[in-house]
Amino acid sequence: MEGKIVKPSRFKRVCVFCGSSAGKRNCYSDAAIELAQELVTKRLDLVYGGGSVGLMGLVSQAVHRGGGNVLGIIPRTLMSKEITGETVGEVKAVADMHQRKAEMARNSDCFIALPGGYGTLEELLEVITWAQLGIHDKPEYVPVHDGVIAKASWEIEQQQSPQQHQQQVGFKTTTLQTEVAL
Ligand SMILES: C/C(=C\CNc1ncnc2c1ncn2[C@@H]1O[C@H](COP(=O)(O)O)[C@@H](O)[C@H]1O)CO
Repeated sequence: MEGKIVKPSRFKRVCVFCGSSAGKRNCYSDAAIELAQELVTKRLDLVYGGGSVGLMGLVSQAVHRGGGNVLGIIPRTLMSKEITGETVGEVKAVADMHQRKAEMARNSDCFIALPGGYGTLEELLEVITWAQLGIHDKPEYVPVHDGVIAKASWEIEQQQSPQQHQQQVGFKTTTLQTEVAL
């Protein structure tokens, strides 16, 4: 937005996990676009799973359209499934899912999970458990959308997560712009 003072971010590269489909509710797509716009405004690079389908496609195309840098990391075997048509930005082909997640983590300063399916959940849980084990200390954010169960609820109910880690993970309850501490 012209004339608006943008607070510089402490991050440079943001890894976004999100669905390979658009999901059942329009608010998921809205959230993807909203996050993409925030990345562009704050001049943050997007690191994501490299697909052109679903929310992955929406967020990457919106960042690219806004002039932001996009790095997609995708296993060769998934390319025919998750890429339809043109890709945007740089696409890095890797050998398998493990390498994809490792590369996504290595190339990012923090993680954000948008709505998604089991794939998104798996990716998010992996980086959370890596943080718990001290493998990285990069923050994870889970913006809460209408109808999406917050990870916070699981942790609060189970009371199994170490206090220190609960503080490290950011739980966001309102809009991305006001709450995601990018
Ligand atoms: C590590 C392996 C299997 C564990 N499963 C996954 N790990 C990582 N990423 C995955 C897995 N399954 C799907 N994905 C990707 O998540 C993205 C979003 O999927 P969603 O289901 O639509 O949320 C998508 O790019 C999937 O490829 C194998 O050994």
